[in-house]
Amino acid sequence: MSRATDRLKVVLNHLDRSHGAVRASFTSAQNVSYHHPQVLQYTLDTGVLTPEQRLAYEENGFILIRKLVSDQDIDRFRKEFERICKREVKVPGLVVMRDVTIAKSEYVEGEKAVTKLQDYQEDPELFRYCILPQILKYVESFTGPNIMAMHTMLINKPPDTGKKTSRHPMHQDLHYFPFRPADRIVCSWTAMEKVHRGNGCLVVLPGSHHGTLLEHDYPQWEGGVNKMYHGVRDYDPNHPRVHLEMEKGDTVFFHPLLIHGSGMNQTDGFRKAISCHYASSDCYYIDVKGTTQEIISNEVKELAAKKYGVDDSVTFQDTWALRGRLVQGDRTSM
Ligand SMILES: CC(C)CC(=O)SCCNC(=O)CCNC(=O)[C@H](O)C(C)(C)COP(=O)(O)OP(=O)(O)OC[C@H]1O[C@@H](n2cnc3c(N)ncnc32)[C@H](O)[C@@H]1OP(=O)(O)O
Ligand SMILES: Nc1ncnc2c1ncn2[C@@H]1O[C@H](COP(=O)(O)OP(=O)(O)OP(=O)(O)O)[C@@H](O)[C@H]1O
Ligand SMILES: O=C(O)CCC(=O)C(=O)O
Ligand SMILES: [Fe+2]
Ligand SMILES: [Mg+2]
Repeated sequence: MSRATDRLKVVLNHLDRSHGAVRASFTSAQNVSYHHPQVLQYTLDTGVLTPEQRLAYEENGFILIRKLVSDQDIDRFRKEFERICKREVKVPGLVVMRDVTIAKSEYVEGEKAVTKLQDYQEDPELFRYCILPQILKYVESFTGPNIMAMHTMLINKPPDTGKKTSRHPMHQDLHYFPFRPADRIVCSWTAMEKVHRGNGCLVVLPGSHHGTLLEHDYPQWEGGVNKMYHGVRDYDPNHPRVHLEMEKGDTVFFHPLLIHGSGMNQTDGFRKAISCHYASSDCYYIDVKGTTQEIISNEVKELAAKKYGVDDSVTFQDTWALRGRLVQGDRTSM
């Protein structure tokens, strides 16, 4: 156990001592953190996370909450997904992505062709996920009270075609985001059915959020790789990995610097999850020119130009400001 962890435990014991004395112990915790500014950097005191949960997120960069979303809600998301795949509804701005090997072979109809929906913010039925009170309650512990839903996805990981393209390479989500600070951004990812090693659950490197944003590019995979699935160029292959096996409705909240990916889907079912990346609306946009994010920014601008028929006056930042939706509090900056 590191010294930093020992200090955190001291602080959290103060916080936990008694409900009646929360205020007083918070003052004493602040006195401690005055000498150690790094204490409780990643979470906020909103009274939702227990001291143990705060400690776990600070240390690991993720926290798993079991059964946070009801079966009824998930069944509704699934129905809406099926309607979209059957083209019964048209959603403005929605990106329907096909697995690279399926897209490059014969045409397959319906949901069997779809690997991911991205930017569902204009679909009220799916967007219900992003405003579920029990999700926002947790999100506020990371972002604070002003909350934007920045990025929305429904992932339908297909059975692998044998080319291993159903994998998602290890990456940090912050690579895609031109806004900061990273600690006020969080991803909420909910399993829509049982996810396990066999169907390609999330794989995380606990504690990797303590590091910096790393260089990403396309992995050198023989069977090909999906568009924009960049991976961390070099990460420590000896870093401990955790496979997040989850039941329907279980939800993981994770930090945008946490290195994560997902394995092959070796079953014949489509592994479904729904997610939203939230940021504090007090965050600010950054210029990524000359940084490791410049390559992805150019790739996104190129796609946006094709999709919306706009010229390159639309910036990488604009593509995010257009998609972001306020879900709680005030839109102060983003
Ligand atoms: C934190 C978070 C942001 C992390 C992430 O989500 S990482 C992944 C981010 N993913 C994305 O942003 C989705 C990007 N995908 C897209 O924009 C679209 O699906 C496109 C790749 C542009 C394809 O859309 P669209 O043009 O409508 O599809 P088409 O069927 O007409 O195909 C056009 C050409 O693209 C190819 N294609 C389609 N899907 C993929 C794919 N998954 N990977 C690689 N290539 C693909 C397709 O074969 C076709 O190529 P050609 O026949 O022109 O050579
Ligand atoms: N050669 C590789 N280079 C980069 N990332 C990889 C490579 N192989 C696997 N990964 C990534 O590691 C994570 C785990 O994938 P993997 O397919 O090894 O799953 P797994 O659950 O560990 O299964 P298995 O038990 O078969 O190893 C995924 O994010 C995957 O994309
Ligand atoms: O559901 C998955 O496989 C992970 C997706 C993911 O990490 C992402 O799109 O950023
Ligand atoms: Fe991710
Ligand atoms: Mg493996």
